[in-house]
Amino acid sequence: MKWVGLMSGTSLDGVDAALLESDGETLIRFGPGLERPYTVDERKVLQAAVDAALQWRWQGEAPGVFADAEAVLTTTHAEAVEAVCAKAGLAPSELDGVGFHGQTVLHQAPRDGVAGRTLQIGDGQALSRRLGCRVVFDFRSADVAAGGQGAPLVPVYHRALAEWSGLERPLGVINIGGVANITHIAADGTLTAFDTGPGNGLIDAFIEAHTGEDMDKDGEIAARGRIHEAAFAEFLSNPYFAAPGPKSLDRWDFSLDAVRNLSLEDGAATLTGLTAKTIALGVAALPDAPERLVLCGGGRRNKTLAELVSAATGLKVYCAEALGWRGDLVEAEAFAFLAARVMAGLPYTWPGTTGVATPMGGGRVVE
Ligand SMILES: Nc1ncnc2c1ncn2[C@@H]1O[C@H](COP(=O)(O)OP(=O)(O)OP(=O)(O)O)[C@@H](O)[C@H]1O
Ligand SMILES: CC(=O)N[C@H]1[C@@H]2OC[C@@H](O2)[C@@H](O)[C@@H]1O[C@H](C)C(=O)O
Repeated sequence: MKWVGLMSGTSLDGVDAALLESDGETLIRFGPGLERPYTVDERKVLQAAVDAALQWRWQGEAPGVFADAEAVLTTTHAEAVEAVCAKAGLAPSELDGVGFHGQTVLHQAPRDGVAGRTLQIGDGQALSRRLGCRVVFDFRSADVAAGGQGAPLVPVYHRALAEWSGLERPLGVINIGGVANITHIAADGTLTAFDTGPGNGLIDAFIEAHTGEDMDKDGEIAARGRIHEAAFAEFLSNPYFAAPGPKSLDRWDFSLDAVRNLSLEDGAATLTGLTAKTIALGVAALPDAPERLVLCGGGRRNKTLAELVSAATGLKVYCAEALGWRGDLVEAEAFAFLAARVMAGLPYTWPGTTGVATPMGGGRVVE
């Protein structure tokens, strides 16, 4: 029951990899975990694939750059697995397998009766050949084909983690990645989940455009700025935020237009406030108020954001590490857990998490 989970997120910072011992229901042991950062050149190829996908939108031939990006994904993800296995004193062939999320290049949520579509590039066959072990991949397609949102998928793992930590229910877990998503675990374990809105994605893009840096480290720039009410209201007028869940987003669903003319500090403050406000709107839409919120994903390190989330929700906010979780590795661990669930024939999406009619599994397996 040894799995390595792999996640490459919308920030394109690198491959997160983690070893997890689990049968897909209980967490038995956490193994080593790490991030294998992308080089500048690797990141350029992946960004080119995302940019090409946004132009393509499933019209006509798939962009040729997808093949180049998949080759980068195979090499980088194999290196990440080999590095984790080396730390664990294992060969990849000794694993039960690898859970390979791949790289999301396009996500179109179902809307007004039009089925959704999602695309995570990543060649599971090539990765399996390179590693000499089983690979489970393409986790989202079955749910979307069944009319679901295809995201978020980590909620079932958040519940397993909360059980492992013995946390009181109801509990809220917020992942702050490029996009932010919330998981609600009710007293009886029922899961409710959806994407709340932008996470770090808009903040990172704004900072990068103004300073060349790739983030607002510790939220220091936003702390020096002021929320610009007009821009804030313009963002919040997007009907997505008032819509009930289940709902999901593409990282590129929002633009920076409303903050383009603001100062570095005020733009950062406005975008950070937007992430906090839309998380609070998500919490307010939950079936019952959670006792506390756990923050995971890289955005939990943004002190200004964490403070704003606590102020906007009026809830106690815990950083994942305060509960013994590995905040940067939760998503990678989740794909190890999901791979174990696929092999055990267990569901990983529900009506309350993606809107599918009945609980369902999915995934493709290469032996
Ligand atoms: N010290 C920090 N201060 C502020 N922000 C931080 C800090 N460390 C990380 N971050 C933010 O976290 C991001 C990386 O987090 P993460 O890896 O969860 O994003 P992601 O991979 O895009 O996630 P997802 O796949 O869920 O979109 C960075 O791009 C940055 O915005
Ligand atoms: C289509 C896609 O890749 N969505 C991501 C994105 O990043 C965060 C949020 O939006 C989440 O819904 C999802 O990833 C996490 C791993 C999930 O499926 O739970």
